[in-house]
Amino acid sequence: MMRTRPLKVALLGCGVVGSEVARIMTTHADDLAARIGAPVELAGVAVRRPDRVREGIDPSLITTDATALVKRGDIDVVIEVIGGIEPARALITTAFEHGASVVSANKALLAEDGATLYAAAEKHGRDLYFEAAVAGAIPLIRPLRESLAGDKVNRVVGIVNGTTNFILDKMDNSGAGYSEALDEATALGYAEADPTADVEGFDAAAKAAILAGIAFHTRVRLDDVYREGLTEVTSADMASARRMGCTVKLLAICERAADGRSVTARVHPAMIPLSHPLASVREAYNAVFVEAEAAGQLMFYGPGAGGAPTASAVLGDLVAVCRNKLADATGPGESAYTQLPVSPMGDVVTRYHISLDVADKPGVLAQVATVFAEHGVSIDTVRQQGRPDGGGEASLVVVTHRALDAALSGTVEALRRLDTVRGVASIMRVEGE
Ligand SMILES: NC(=O)C1=CN([C@@H]2O[C@H](COP(=O)(O)OP(=O)(O)OC[C@H]3O[C@@H](n4cnc5c(N)ncnc54)[C@H](O)[C@@H]3O)[C@@H](O)[C@H]2O)C=CC1
Ligand SMILES: N[C@@H](CC=O)C(=O)O
Ligand code: NA
Repeated sequence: MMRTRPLKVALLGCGVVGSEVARIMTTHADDLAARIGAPVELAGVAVRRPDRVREGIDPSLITTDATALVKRGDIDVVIEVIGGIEPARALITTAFEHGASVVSANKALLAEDGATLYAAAEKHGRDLYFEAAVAGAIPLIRPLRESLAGDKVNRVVGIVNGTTNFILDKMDNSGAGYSEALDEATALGYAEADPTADVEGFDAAAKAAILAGIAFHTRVRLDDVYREGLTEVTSADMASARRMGCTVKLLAICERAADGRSVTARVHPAMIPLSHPLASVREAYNAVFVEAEAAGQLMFYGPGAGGAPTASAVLGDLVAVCRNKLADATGPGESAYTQLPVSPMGDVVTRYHISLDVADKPGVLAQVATVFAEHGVSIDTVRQQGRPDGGGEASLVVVTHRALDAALSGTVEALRRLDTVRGVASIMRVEGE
């Protein structure tokens, strides 16, 4: 039976995501009420710029005092789509203290200090839901926290940042320049308020921390995640990838160690074969593979960024927490019981593509091969190419078999010390083979 008294929702932030949340709450009000079993009412919208015209939002709901809004006491659910660490963290914990459940899209905060948020939710018997925080519209958090709760996840790998995928796709397929592609991603509402978070890999690393924590039932923070962005990826790297039958993607990879005693989480550009399903993920789409012991391999794919797709995930969470509230129940909280440590990047085993500028003279190839062998890194292929401009130099592209990241770093350091190696033009990991 439908409850007539509405559940009250406070919206914090009315930017790209918040404005879409407000729009869908209004246009789908009847369906949401039917699915929840009670009407949901937008009871206040906290913004920073109150003078801005916000179509479809009653101006009397607008406030610049987010703290007063979450302290009102009559709010059932707070939706936090401001982003950043503070004041978002203080607003969320205050919301719990005043009896509200929280839906958030804030991966930066969850990866920085999820433990504080989970603890506050548990202390006050409220829900913390954040489907929108990882891979936008794609249902991924709920499948990991609920559907796969009876299985053992060993690996999560995928593309989790829409902006960087959009940039790489444009550079690779339409020849667009880096800045032009980033500007377009920003205009489309994919990029973070500070797009450095996207291009330097912080956003994907935050998502990797959240995914690894949930998948392996341990606590993983942003600082635990090895991170490289795509600012160092050159058009020469992309061309080299093409020659190998590969493309370049920014991947997030979370793995349980073979002995099960630790985990790793990393974000970096990688070459993947064009035949790999992740290679065909275009524009701002995301795709994530989850490998679980009993389920096998699952693939999640869809829009990973943008106002409406992200709002879809927020509203799904809103329905869930409202249903919980009416049932006087709460959904899953933090599950970190395994307390598995996060191993450093040096422990990761993968393949590498290394591009060297070397002296074009006899014996150089043998010298380089010896350095690889001395560090226990086995070479798969080598391609040497004289420079068209001559000058006694050549490019040497080495692709390795699987090797320890620490051994590869040692190899590169030793190569840099060789007189015949003029420079290390690029090092990129090769995944998905
Ligand atoms: N845009 C996207 O595709 C996605 C965004 N997210 C996350 O959603 C959150 C919001 O992102 P966007 O809407 O894209 O950002 P945005 O920058 O468009 O919107 C944030 C809004 O919050 C307002 N704001 C900042 N401080 C405030 C305060 N103290 N009180 C009231 N309002 C305040 C800003 O003026 C701005 O309008 C972030 O955590 C972001 O990481 C998550 C998934 C996808
Ligand atoms: N900036 C993010 C937005 C969604 O999380 C991205 O580009 O993926
Ligand atoms: Na999601």
